[in-house]
Amino acid sequence: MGPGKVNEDLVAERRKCTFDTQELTYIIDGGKEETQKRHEVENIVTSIPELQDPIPEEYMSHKEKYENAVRRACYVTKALKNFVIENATKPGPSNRYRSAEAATKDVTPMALHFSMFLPTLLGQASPEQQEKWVPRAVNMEIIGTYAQTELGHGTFLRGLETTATYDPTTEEFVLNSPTLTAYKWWPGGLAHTANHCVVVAQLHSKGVNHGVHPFIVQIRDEDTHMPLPGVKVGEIGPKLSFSTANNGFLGFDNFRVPRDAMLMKNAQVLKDGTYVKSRLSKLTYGTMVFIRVMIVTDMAYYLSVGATIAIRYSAVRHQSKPKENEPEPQILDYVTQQHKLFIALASSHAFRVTGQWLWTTFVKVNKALTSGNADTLPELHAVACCLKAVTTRDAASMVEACRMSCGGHGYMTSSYLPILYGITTAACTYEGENTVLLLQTARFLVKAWEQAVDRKAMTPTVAYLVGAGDQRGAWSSQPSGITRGMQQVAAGRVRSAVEALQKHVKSGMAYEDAWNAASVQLVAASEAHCRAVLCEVYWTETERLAAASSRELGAVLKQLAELYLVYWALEKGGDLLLYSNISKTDIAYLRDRYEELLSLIRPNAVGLVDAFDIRDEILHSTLGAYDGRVYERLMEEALKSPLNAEPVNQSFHKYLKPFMQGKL
Ligand SMILES: CCCCCCCCCCCCCCCCCCCCCC(=O)SCCNC(=O)CCNC(=O)[C@H](O)C(C)(C)COP(=O)(O)OP(=O)(O)OC[C@H]1O[C@@H](n2cnc3c(N)ncnc32)[C@H](O)[C@@H]1OP(=O)(O)O
Ligand SMILES: Cc1cc2nc3c(=O)[nH]c(=O)nc-3n(C[C@H](O)[C@H](O)[C@H](O)COP(=O)(O)OP(=O)(O)OC[C@H]3O[C@@H](n4cnc5c(N)ncnc54)[C@H](O)[C@@H]3O)c2cc1C
Repeated sequence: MGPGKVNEDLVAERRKCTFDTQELTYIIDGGKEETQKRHEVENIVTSIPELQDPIPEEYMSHKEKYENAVRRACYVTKALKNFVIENATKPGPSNRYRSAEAATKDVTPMALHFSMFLPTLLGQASPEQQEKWVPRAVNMEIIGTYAQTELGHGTFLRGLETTATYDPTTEEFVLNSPTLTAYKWWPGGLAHTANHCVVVAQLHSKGVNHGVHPFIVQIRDEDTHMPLPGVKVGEIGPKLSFSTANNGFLGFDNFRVPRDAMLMKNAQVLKDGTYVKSRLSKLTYGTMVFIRVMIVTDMAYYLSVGATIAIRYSAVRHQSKPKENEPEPQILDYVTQQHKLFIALASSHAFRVTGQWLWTTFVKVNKALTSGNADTLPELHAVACCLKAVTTRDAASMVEACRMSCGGHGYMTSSYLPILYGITTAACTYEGENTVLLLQTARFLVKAWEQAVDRKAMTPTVAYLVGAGDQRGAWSSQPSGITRGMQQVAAGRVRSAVEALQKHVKSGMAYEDAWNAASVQLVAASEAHCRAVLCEVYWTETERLAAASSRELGAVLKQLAELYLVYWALEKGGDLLLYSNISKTDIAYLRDRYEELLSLIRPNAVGLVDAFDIRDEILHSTLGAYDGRVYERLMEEALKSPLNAEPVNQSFHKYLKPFMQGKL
């Protein structure tokens, strides 16, 4: 669509904004220089002429969508080669990559190459193996994926059935899929894109099963791309979303790979088949911890997309006439609409800030691991698990709220919100199903509670548990008071879950059965712990950011963070009444304050989403474009429907007419 006049409601909204949106953009990107680099990437991506689609992706067949996505991915990756080479071996949260990734509407078939294949090589391969594989992967001479999940097992990794049996006579591993349920199932890009993959398999040597280990395996000929003999590979079919991610299946029929296919940074198999144990078995799960950490920032990004679309649309859309003599208000003026949307806005900031904090923690723990100290790994695993689970669940439900808040038009694919929902809800399952991950955190919390009761020294994220059961502190509705209250709720929930567990054990149940019986409470305890972490990290970091910002922006940042705290305090009002000293009067105060915060944020709502600085080409939305020409875009997209190419469809003559005339 050519340039047009900006919708006048949006012009007025932008005039109302009380702070400099660019100042906030720099904060979101992590500094002015990062914003500039992101713009460079976006300028490159959006000026690739080959990215014009022949017809809108939605009207393509499943096969055409894939072929189109490969075409786009190749041109984008080629254009960004310098950035890829510069940054591929320096993983970390960055908006630059998000922007490039967003050049495809749905998930690119190369996502797993960058997000898991390369990080696994960097984290699990020995220095010699890295020398062999990393340059080829970075230069994209080979394309890889991460093949762990099987048809029969995704969660229970110890239950995986693919075997890698060492044969010392040829110094090879024999990969085999002994059953149908042993087939790898789900890996992105596996079906027709990747020619290599990391395969996670049960390692057998000298007749002993040493558990699951990663292997780098070539599955297709590098020239013809034909599957190698002994490899059965294909696509798993259409899904709720991820329609262009090319998720695949993979089976092995006694397929041989050299000994050095096993990624040997941690455990090794020597030439004679001797198994050398890793100093810490859970290091094999390292890539998953890394991705869970990254997902928190991904969710911040997806929420910024959802909020941008829904808030701009709500500023443009007018509906109903509460006062007969006045014009129809913008739907953004309805407080219920603000209630649906401003929490998505605030959560995007909360997740970005917490994602950065988690990344810093991850880097520290990995540094310690390199020097042989694994003491902080359990805490990292626990906090990464619950943050992955809670941020993905919140992002999915808030993106869905954004979609619903756009009424009928939010249901249109051209709004982008249905695709965005498909992408965010997938994150509730991939990289560890959310309930399962919350139960992992619960394991840690149960132990932490026992230590807290003994008043032993506690690691930072659970330090609040010490003495938590003894006395309820005075309630304060100030942000730091709410944070303390959320910690009291978490401590109360952990205590109740531990008591339930102990009660079941005392009644004679096996520990595993008692765990299952108490698991609803254990999951609730994990969630409460996670909310306490989110509230504390977000508020503490906001105070720092606000102090370093202009007065105008500082005030807005604090309003958003306070809105987040008050929202969750009200959501968890029942728990606060149970576990803290909050009173009915305090709850009434919080309700008033919440409404006040909504009205304080209202004039800056459009400015706040403008500050996310998401270009129209990346937003892919008829409802959320910068100029707000919503109706023109909706009609223009509708007219692209192939059904509109002819006034009468052939089905009329074939079926409708004979049917209506009783001649069918
Ligand atoms: C165009 C190009 C442009 C260029 C730019 C392009 C850029 C591209 C950028 C990217 C774009 C993105 C777009 C979207 C892409 C979507 C990607 C989708 C990816 C999705 C991938 C996946 O989906 S991939 C599979 C993940 N699949 C799991 O996630 C399995 C979960 N399942 C488990 O993870 C375990 O199975 C489970 C449950 C822990 C039990 O494991 P288990 O049975 O062995 O362990 P137990 O429960 O017995 O626990 C024994 C003790 O180990 C402790 N422990 C357990 N794990 C630990 C750990 N990791 N670290 C430390 N400790 C750990 C535990 O806490 C216990 O500790 P304790 O004993 O002290 O209590
Ligand atoms: C879009 C998408 C992309 C993916 N990409 C990849 C990829 O690239 N590579 C890859 O290897 N995998 C990939 N996966 C697979 C993904 O990692 C698994 O689906 C995920 O780990 C969940 O495992 P599952 O499917 O076996 O679920 P299940 O474990 O079967 O879960 C089903 C239900 O059982 C419950 N449950 C299971 N175990 C327990 C327990 N111990 N306690 C309580 N409840 C339990 C769960 O909570 C859930 O409600 C992808 C999945 C999706 C959806």
